[in-house]
Amino acid sequence: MNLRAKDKLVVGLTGSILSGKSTALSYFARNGAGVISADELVRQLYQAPAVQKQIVRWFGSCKPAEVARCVFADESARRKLEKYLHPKVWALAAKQIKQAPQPIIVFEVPLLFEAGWNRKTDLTITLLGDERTLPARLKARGLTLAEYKRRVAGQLPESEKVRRADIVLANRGSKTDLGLKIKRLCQALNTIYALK
Ligand SMILES: CC(C)(COP(=O)(O)OP(=O)(O)OC[C@H]1O[C@@H](n2cnc3c(N)ncnc32)[C@H](O)[C@@H]1O)[C@@H](O)C(=O)NCCC(=O)NCCS
Ligand SMILES: Nc1ncnc2c1ncn2[C@@H]1O[C@H](COP(=O)(O)OP(=O)(O)OP(=O)(O)O)[C@@H](O)[C@H]1O
Repeated sequence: MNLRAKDKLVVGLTGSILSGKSTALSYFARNGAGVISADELVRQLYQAPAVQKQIVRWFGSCKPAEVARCVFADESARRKLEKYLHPKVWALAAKQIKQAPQPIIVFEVPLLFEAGWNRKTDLTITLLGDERTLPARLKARGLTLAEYKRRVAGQLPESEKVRRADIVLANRGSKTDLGLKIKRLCQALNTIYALK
């Protein structure tokens, strides 16, 4: 990690499923950061006819729920989809990072370490969700515990995401608590990195 003054700081934000990454991302935006979501870029790619054609050829459908059923039950299918989509996601993200006018850019990626994109960022953050409220969050998202476990099995264990991160943010209080932590973190990053 390079702690010299910079014009732009690229932060990789990760965490387990439903840990609160999108919520955290919106708080970074509120504090003036440029924000990019890999899940959102994946959703945009699913709108492209060429991508739809390839995904339908492989999985018979390009509806996310149906693709999810195929890829989280079959590791080689998941890896094939990732190998196809990840370079496209990175190409879109790299363009947005380059064009972003903000001094801090936060890139939210569920598979930040798995994809090796931590090496393309200046600083990594792992967000820790609250296991006590996980059942309610799963219900709200329409995911069963079995589906959740299959997705998590496709990711690094949370302990490893914690070990590899520069910063670990616990999201175990209220949303207001998380918002305050992120406000202070943005202030600290601006000072530490002497961002313009
Ligand atoms: C599997 C798909 C169809 C599921 O779509 P769906 O709308 O249900 O979920 P969404 O995209 O919003 O992702 C929700 C969460 O699922 C988990 N997840 C998504 N893809 C993966 C994956 N390849 N491996 C493990 N977990 C994953 C993440 O925690 C993510 O935050 C979609 O996520 C997909 O195409 N994934 C492959 C691309 C990928 O690796 N995306 C992750 C970001 S680069
Ligand atoms: N501190 C909190 N207190 C209460 N609810 C929260 C908190 N943080 C997040 N949530 C809620 O938990 C749910 C999941 O949060 P969010 O969508 O931000 O997670 P995520 O990690 O981006 O999810 P995914 O893995 O599906 O991409 C949302 O309904 C959100 O409003």
